Amino acid sequence: MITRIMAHLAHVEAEGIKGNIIEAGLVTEKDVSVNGHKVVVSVNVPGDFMGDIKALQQDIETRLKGNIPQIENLLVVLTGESGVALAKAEAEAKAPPKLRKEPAKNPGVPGPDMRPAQAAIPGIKHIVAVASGKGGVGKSTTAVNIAATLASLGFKVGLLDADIYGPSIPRLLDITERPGMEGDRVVPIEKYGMKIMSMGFLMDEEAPLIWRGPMVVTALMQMTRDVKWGELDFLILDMPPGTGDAQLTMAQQTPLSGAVIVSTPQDLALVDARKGLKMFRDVDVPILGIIENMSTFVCPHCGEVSEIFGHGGAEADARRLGVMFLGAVPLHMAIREYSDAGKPLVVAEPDSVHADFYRKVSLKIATLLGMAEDDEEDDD
Ligand SMILES: Nc1ncnc2c1ncn2[C@@H]1O[C@H](COP(=O)(O)OP(=O)(O)OP(=O)(O)O)[C@@H](O)[C@H]1O
Repeated sequence: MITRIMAHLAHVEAEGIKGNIIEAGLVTEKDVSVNGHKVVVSVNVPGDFMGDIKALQQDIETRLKGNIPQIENLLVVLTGESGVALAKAEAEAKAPPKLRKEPAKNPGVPGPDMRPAQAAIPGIKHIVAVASGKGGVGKSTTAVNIAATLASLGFKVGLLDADIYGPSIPRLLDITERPGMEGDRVVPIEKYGMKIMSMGFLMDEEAPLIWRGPMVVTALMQMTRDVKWGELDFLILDMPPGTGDAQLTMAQQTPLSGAVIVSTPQDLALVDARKGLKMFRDVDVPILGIIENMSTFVCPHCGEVSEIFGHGGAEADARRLGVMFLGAVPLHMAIREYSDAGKPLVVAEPDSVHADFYRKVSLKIATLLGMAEDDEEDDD
């Protein structure tokens, strides 16, 4: 199938690009992911691309759908070296997203769906793990902002802080109360339109680390089922950083729809983040993609963009590792300040440029899981 796709893509040309998009390196075999009848094509649009990006996306879709009838679900994702072209296209497509109440029959999740049906948690459509190869990359901040964005879009969202080594959700959302019980079930705390549960609600921060090993993981996984979540479209799981036994047990024991890896640009070049990918792959959890956090620094005074950690690392590495690049979130004072104040940025400043980064990432996740329609997709 990939060979056929590549052959058809070799007929697609774009304004200002020499030769076709394959010759110009906009798409390589690594950028094409096929899972049964689902195809995801990731197009690396150069930052200086001045042509009509929408037309290019349309051409690719028309060419592939028109010539390969086996493709039932096609997602053409535009990535860009500097993100300029992508931002331009997406700024034009500001139309409200089309959300789904029920998941699509053929969502574009790359990789196999190995979830054992009987293990699924009743009432929860998708559990998405937000993970990182190592600590301190902004995983919890990203998880919180994605969860809050999905809630603001109208989805029913739960957020489970499974970071047993350093549960930070209580601080990030300024929650000090303890959850109540109904019968033998824990009732999650509701805030910012989400249902929230954290080990931090139950665990003293000073609790000795010995408590935070496999026993706690088993207790946590048990608890996931015993929390009174009700109906949820998404349960976002803030995983403990790293790839040790605790993380592996969680990845194995939770019926995950997919995993999202958060990485800083320089971190992805290191083995840590790759280990994260490998861990999920080993237990057959589909990797939805990589989010590059703290990608660039935008000076709050002059607006100058500085690439402190070398921007673009995650995007290039995602391509090399054969996973989707879900988007980049810049390093910005406001993101940290709101986190410290216990309010996610996307709640405090929903119309800001920075909230828009989270919106794009969240919509991509929802689209991959068949819970939203890609603006450009019209295939069912
Ligand atoms: N894009 C960003 N811009 C500015 N500050 C950020 C950004 N992302 C995260 N931070 C800040 O970086 C610090 C670490 O973030 P966070 O606690 O989310 O990381 P983590 O990966 O979950 O860490 P841990 O390993 O402790 O679980 C926090 O102070 C947070 O506010």
